[in-house]
Amino acid sequence: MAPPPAPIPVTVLTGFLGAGKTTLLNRLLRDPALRDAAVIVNEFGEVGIDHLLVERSGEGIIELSDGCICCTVRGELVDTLADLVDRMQTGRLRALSRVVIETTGLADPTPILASLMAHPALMRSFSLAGVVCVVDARAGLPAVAGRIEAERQIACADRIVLSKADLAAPGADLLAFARRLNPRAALVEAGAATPAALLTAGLYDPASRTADVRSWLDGAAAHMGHAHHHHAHGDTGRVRSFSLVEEAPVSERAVEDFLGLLAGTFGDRLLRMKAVVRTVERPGRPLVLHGVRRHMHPPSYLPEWPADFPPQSRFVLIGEELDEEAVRDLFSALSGRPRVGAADRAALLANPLAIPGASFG
Ligand SMILES: Nc1nc2c(ncn2[C@@H]2O[C@H](COP(=O)(O)OP(=O)(O)OP(=O)(O)O)[C@@H](O)[C@H]2O)c(=O)[nH]1
Repeated sequence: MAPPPAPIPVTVLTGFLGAGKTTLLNRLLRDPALRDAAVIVNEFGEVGIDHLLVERSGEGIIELSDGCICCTVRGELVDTLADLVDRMQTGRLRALSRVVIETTGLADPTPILASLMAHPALMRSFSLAGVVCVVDARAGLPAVAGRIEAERQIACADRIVLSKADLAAPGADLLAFARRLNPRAALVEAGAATPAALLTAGLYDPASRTADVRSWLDGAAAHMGHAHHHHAHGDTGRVRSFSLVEEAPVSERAVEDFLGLLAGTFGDRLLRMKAVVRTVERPGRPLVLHGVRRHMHPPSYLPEWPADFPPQSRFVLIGEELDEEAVRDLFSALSGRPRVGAADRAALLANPLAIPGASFG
């Protein structure tokens, strides 16, 4: 009999909302070292757009249903991994070299780690091979300090990747914060974040963690099977998410105005904005928008609408104390169809507080 196959390394990719997880993942997936990797993504928000943003077609991407990966989706994650083993054993799936799990920006990763480690059958086929945490250098300390999920993401990492250092040098306060939470993880700038630098952490060893991380892992293991967890996430507390869908094409100008007003009205209370837009100018290509707090990233068009994705605009917004009705009013005014009783486009744009949005150049 052939010896059992070596366990497949599983890497958990985490980091707060908009830090640059998917961007890093896309870059890693272009490396031949990850050709036979499977990717499991999970997103927060009612309308799934993440699978459109991960640049890999077909069976390599597995999208878990909506919800927070650390709670509602945890059973689904275990089932998904078990299913991968089953498909490999029956020859329906090529042998995988690695599995990468991208968590949502709002997930505490410790329950995920605990549930994998507590699953002996699964751990015969897979080995936990490290946690990579992306930290946004431009958003800096205010984006992560005092947020329990963000702090846990940093604390349990083997590698901390500093993203957006090309836009803003990481502040000394952010670096000191990361060091205090996690004295041992290597800090890597996004530009140097190759598979060799990130994926060679070796086995995830709880014993080598800080006392805090060990106690969270133990706490998470003790809570497994219970419906309720003591940490805050999702639509609990002040962070909530909602989405807007629009069938009719929207002009680039309206998009620009909308983003400017969003940033001007909500500022840093808008933690994350992600959208694909069907524009009047190029209806055949999805326009992708990203916002993180008050910053908008440059918009870009994808080559075409994927066959499995309806050609319509979808915005996902995640924020603190965001007024959903106010956002909908802004959007409908700018898309040229003001809702009854809402201000129209001219009135909104006369707002002296409005900040110019992302420009199409
Ligand atoms: N200039 C620059 N932009 C970056 C970098 N990393 C990510 N971005 C941009 O930041 C925005 C958000 O990046 P994503 O990779 O979608 O972030 P994410 O962590 O996957 O976001 P969520 O899954 O929604 O939490 C996008 O517009 C990226 O192009 C970087 O190192 N430099």
